Amino acid sequence: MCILETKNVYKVYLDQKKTKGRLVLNDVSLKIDEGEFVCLIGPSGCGKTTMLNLMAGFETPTRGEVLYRGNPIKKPSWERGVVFQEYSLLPWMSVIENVEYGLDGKKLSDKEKNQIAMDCLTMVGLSEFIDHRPNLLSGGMKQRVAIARTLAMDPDIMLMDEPFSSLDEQTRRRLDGEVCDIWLKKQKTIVFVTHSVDEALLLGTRIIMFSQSPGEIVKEWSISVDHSKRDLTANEFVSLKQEILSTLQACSCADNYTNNPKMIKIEGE
Ligand SMILES: Nc1ncnc2c1ncn2[C@@H]1O[C@H](COP(=O)(O)OP(=O)(O)OP(=O)(O)O)[C@@H](O)[C@H]1O
Repeated sequence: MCILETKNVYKVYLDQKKTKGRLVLNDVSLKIDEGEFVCLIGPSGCGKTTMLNLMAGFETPTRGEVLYRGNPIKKPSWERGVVFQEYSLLPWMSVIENVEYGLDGKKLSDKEKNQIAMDCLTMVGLSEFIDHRPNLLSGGMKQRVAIARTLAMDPDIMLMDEPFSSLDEQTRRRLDGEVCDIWLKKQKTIVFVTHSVDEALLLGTRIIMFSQSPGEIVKEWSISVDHSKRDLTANEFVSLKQEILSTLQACSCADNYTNNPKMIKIEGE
């Protein structure tokens, strides 16, 4: 069943005078079904974060529609939990307070909030660090807290924007595995932005590639291999990676958008 859909979405960011705008997403239509693990990849600046922000409700499309369970997304909602690239923890709060804080909008007793926060922190392996302040945690641990905070909200869909890109390779792989476990155990839908083709191959049930800006969907791949059986050195993964990398290279070689952005005149301005 479709949980999230973008229908012919265009996104233009206006310049300061608001007379012209930069086209960032160009007619993007996609459907995400419940339970999918969708990875978005593409050249830098192609609009992946913008896409995620539209799905979260932080941005609205200039033209087209973004639908959650068939209804237009008008604002952020706990049903669509976001994990950002930076840890975004409140430094004056302890680990458990950071997770409980996310539950403030829900009608729950303090005891219930505490129990949910504890369960989620246990799930990400931080039950022994609940009283620590964020500054005492490693980058990987901070990102685990951020994941626990999003999980605590029990969202339908988790939107993750390069959540592990600032971590070392080993920690990143471990956290990839943990997200995969969460996806399996909690049966969430996940949309995950990454620059790493390996990460997309390890995690995605579908990989969607965007073109050089203005972003359009270039190609997508479905991966049905069980996560526990994914071996990036196996022939099928080596050739898939090669195919994805050459597609990425081809669409990154287009005219340099930064020097030559597609400007749109805004009607009526
Ligand atoms: N709020 C904004 N106002 C104006 N321009 C913006 C805004 N947000 C993003 N942009 C521009 O839109 C383009 C796409 O940005 P976006 O962050 O969505 O791309 P991305 O694919 O996620 O990039 P990266 O892979 O480098 O993180 C960029 O040129 C960026 O400068």
